[in-house]
Amino acid sequence: MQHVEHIGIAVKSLSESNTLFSKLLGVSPYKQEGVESEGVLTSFFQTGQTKIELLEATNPDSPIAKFIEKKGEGIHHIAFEVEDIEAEMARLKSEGFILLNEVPKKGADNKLVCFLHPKSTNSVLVELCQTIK
Ligand SMILES: CC[C@H](C(=O)O)C(=O)SCCNC(=O)CCNC(=O)[C@H](O)C(C)(C)COP(=O)(O)OP(=O)(O)OC[C@H]1O[C@@H](n2cnc3c(N)ncnc32)[C@H](O)[C@@H]1OP(=O)(O)O
Ligand SMILES: [Co+2]
Repeated sequence: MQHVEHIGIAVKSLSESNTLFSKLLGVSPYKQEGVESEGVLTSFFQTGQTKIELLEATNPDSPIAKFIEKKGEGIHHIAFEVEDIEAEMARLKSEGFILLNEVPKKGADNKLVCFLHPKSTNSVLVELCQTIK
């Protein structure tokens, strides 16, 4: 694992939270991007090496919709940059972590991603990200 690539925050209204986090961080989001496969609309703020990713659900089946329904708005996941996502997935699986997808999938911000089940990570949803070169 390299650095924390981003912290994902589940929000009800991306536009309202964009305004709030722009004030909080003193920067505007550098991109807004939908990921249809995840049922999310995201916006990204650069904060040094790590980003803040705000996520709004675009349909009721979205993991973000379910999360907000159950837990309300707040920190949703921590994403780590990895050099070789397939090697890291194999290593983590051999260590007993539960992969939520067996094949890397296309994420936002030009990444291949994989998620680990929170029940194998002290109830923290972890995302692995590899930059698509
Ligand atoms: C990929 C695009 C973008 C990017 O960065 O590129 C994103 O980050 S998209 C982010 C949204 N997508 C995902 O989160 C995909 C992975 N998530 C899932 O597969 C599910 O959300 C899952 C399996 C984590 C939870 O599914 P579900 O809510 O249907 O199941 P449960 O409600 O039964 O939850 C099981 C258990 O996990 C706890 N839980 C759920 N979400 C979280 C969370 N974000 N952090 C910590 N714990 C979480 C939930 O409370 C249940 O625990 P229990 O003790 O059994 O109550
Ligand atoms: Co993410």
